[in-house]
Amino acid sequence: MIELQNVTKRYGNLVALENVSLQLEKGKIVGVLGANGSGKSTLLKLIAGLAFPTKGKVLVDGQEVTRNISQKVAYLSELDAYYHNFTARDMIHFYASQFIDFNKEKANEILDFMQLDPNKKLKTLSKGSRGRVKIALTLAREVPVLLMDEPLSGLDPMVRESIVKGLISFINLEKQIVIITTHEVSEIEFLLDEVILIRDGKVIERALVDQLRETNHQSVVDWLKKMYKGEGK
Ligand SMILES: Nc1ncnc2c1ncn2[C@@H]1O[C@H](COP(=O)(O)OP(=O)(O)OP(=O)(O)O)[C@@H](O)[C@H]1O
Repeated sequence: MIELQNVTKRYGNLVALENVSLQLEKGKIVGVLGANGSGKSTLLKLIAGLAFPTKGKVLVDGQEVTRNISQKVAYLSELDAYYHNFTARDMIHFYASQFIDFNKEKANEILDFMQLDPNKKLKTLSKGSRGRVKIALTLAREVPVLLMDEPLSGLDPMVRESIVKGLISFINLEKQIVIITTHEVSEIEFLLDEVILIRDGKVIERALVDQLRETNHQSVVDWLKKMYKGEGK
């Protein structure tokens, strides 16, 4: 359902992604891992139609990605870029006005689960609470593709744990694929079906998490450490 065909993305002279080919099917939670600047956010932006390949093609459900892909793709930005005088309730109304797939009841349910007061202005919330509002707004979109760029950044470990546990109940894996970039691998790994490792703009490895556990008896964190040490497969 998501396909990258020989995709290269340059920003001026800088090559952010180089000749990446990938196919990802729905029904999975996929973790995109890699060091700072390796190209993870760029990959998500290309799928979200927020950036376009310099070379190659990105397809969602067989259609080449354009800006209109936002009808099929929900994207949680790593930036904290909401209108700070809005409350979470205002944001829910705004999202509902922008996206026909937005489920207001679900958004309220998630805010409730996250113990957030929908009537507080975003500027009065802590960074962690604003992060949770972002997660709620993204998960409340009933679209086939959910992209979450560093959803746990800025959240303290206790909050992260409860959110990660709750995430799964708000995702419909019969209809959706979720792609998450994160540096918080150990906290999120039990959620993940598959991991993709990016280094210097290239996909250098891909693995099914169950297979790592069952066949290789290793966690994603162990696997990552090996990859970083250059021990390969
Ligand atoms: N709009 C842009 N203009 C110029 N360079 C950019 C732009 N966006 C990203 N880059 C560069 O492209 C490279 C890949 O960036 P990207 O944000 O995709 O990495 P990342 O793996 O998500 O990093 P991080 O883990 O720090 O968020 C980096 O060198 C970054 O500086």
